[in-house]
Amino acid sequence: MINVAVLGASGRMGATTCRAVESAEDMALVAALDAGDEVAMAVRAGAEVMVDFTVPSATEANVHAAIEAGLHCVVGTTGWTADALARVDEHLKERPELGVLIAPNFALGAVLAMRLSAAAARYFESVEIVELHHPDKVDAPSGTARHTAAGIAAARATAGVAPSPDATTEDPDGARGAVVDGIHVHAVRLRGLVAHEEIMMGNPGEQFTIRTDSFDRVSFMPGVLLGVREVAMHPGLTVGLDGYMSL
Ligand SMILES: NC(=O)C1=CN([C@@H]2O[C@H](COP(=O)(O)OP(=O)(O)OC[C@H]3O[C@@H](n4cnc5c(N)ncnc54)[C@H](O)[C@@H]3O)[C@@H](O)[C@H]2O)C=CC1
Ligand SMILES: O=C(O)C1=N[C@H](C(=O)O)C[C@H](O)C1
Repeated sequence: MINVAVLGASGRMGATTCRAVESAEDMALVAALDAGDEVAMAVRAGAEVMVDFTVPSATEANVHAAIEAGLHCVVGTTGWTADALARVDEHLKERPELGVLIAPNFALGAVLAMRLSAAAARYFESVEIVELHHPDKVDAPSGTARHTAAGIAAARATAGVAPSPDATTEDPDGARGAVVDGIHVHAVRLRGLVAHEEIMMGNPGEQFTIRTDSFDRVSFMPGVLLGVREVAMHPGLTVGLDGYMSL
């Protein structure tokens, strides 16, 4: 049995994760914690793995507290910067036996979309990303879109591909969206949506679109449970669930 603590347990993802852990035959939910609770409570409850679905402003401190307390971490919360990841990497040198998985998206389709778009991006002149979410989401662009853009940009740089052509010189209202690692990212917030992403690529006379849709938060659960099962076997920091998959 793997003893699991969930941080952010009263939230949309945390509550869904608690139900998934309780339904898993090889896991026990020993602590369901939220704002105001301390990571020490998870340790006292006998947790081995902490799952964090909280808020971008809290997640880094939660992970450092978990490392300090000797817990493996599976983190779905977004908002991670390169500097914040580097600090976790550094902290883990003090506890080399611990694993930390930080994944912007646990849905299989989203993981595949990120990998496939990075593989395809060098073959297309233009690439843009549209991410679409429920209007209660606090961050924009989404963590998934940021990670997708970073993967595409790295692949294009390695292949020596020129930036996407864009003759826009007049855009006083920001209609061309955010620019993440040189890739334009457009964020839609609409009641009724859950989590969706479209990666659009274009060449003269053709278009290639990769789309992933999470219609329900249960779509993230197989990935979260995979993370919980595997994290102790992957010491150090892993960014992205694909690090635990054979792709
Ligand atoms: N990696 C993935 O597959 C997915 C990631 N997410 C991300 O997960 C995060 C949470 O999303 P939702 O559940 O929709 O948000 P939510 O707002 O429904 O839940 C967040 C919960 O965290 C709690 N919280 C805030 N500060 C805390 C602290 N310091 N300690 C403990 N709990 C604290 C809040 O009280 C709330 O219950 C977001 O960053 C979102 O982008 C969401 C869906 C999938
Ligand atoms: O807040 C959400 O809902 C989601 N957040 C993650 C993100 O920012 O990419 C993952 C998924 O898109 C749902």
